[in-house]
Amino acid sequence: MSESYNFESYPPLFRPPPNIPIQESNSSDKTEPLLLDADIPVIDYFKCTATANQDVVDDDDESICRNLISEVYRDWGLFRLVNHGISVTLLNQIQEHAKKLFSLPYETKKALFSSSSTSCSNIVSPTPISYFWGTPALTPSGAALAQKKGPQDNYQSLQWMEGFNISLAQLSHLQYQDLLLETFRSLLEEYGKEQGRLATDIFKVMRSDLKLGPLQYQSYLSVATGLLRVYRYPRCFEPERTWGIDVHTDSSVLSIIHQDDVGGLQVYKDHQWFDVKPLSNTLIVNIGDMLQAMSDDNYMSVKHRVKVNKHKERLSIGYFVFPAEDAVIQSTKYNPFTYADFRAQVQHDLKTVGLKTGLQKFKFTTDQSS
Ligand SMILES: O=C(O)CCC(=O)C(=O)O
Ligand SMILES: [Fe+2]
Repeated sequence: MSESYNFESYPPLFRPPPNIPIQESNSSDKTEPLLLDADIPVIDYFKCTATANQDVVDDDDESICRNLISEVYRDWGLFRLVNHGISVTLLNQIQEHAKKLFSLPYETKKALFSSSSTSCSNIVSPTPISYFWGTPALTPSGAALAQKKGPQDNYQSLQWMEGFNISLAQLSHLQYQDLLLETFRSLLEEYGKEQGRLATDIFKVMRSDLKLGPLQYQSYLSVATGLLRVYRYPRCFEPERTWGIDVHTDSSVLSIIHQDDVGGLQVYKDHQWFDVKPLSNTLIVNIGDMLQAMSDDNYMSVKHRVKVNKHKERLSIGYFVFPAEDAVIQSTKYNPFTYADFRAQVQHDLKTVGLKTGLQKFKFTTDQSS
């Protein structure tokens, strides 16, 4: 059965030109190259963290788990998390509500979730929920960042997605009169707490591998900084000309992705791109740039991207967690810096060069001219 699509809900630049025949979603697209599915290592959350949370632990269990995570992070930069304890009902409800909200007319979404992009002071408090499209690069307030355009045409520099950016710290102060919005808000709040639990526990398992002292351990991962991004990747009529999200690494400590069954996420490993197969009820946990620096480059933030689809829309939800605002990251490979310094540098690079240089700018080098 073919789904009906509501192109009025797409940002105008994503709508198909009127003369293009619309292929239905069950037709096959022979032009899309197929990549190998990445055989991503699987970690059982419950087994791993139950040991880390007990007073009396079985040393063997704990070290097996820690070694597994650090080996996986060294080799892959990501793993698949199973047995994570988030209910399937919650995952399905979020997806269902997100679908409903994304299918509202584009103008309505813009009006409902406009971000306050201006601020009278230097302290920018993020809008609890903002709507964006065409780029995942946002200012701290949640508005799309104006980036320098590369040599490509407009079409190629557009990233084919729209999303809601959710600041978890602000979410509990918000209440909507509208039932759909209020239910979505409270589902996200619950999901955000669950993600905070997962990130905290995973970080705890890695603590000794990272050789963190008590202060660093407390400030290097701050659940108060947590963000959610709910994405819809609209159907794209010329998928070979653009990306849902172009190749990048995440700036976070950890990112946790839940994707629907459409597929499209790809990771780079050993000079090759792999598809990350959508498997229901599993989460993908990525290393971000902050964790790379904290680990003295023992773990590397993973390069990934999202492919667009000609026939189907794709939904995903990402959780991103960062160090505390004032935490100074000490590393043998980088000059000391805070996440705020890093974010400011990334925003500057995107505005001026159009590309994220990332950790390279913070690299410790005796030759300061390079
Ligand atoms: O949609 C996805 O699967 C990944 C999103 C992503 O990479 C990001 O938001 O940084
Ligand atoms: Fe990402």
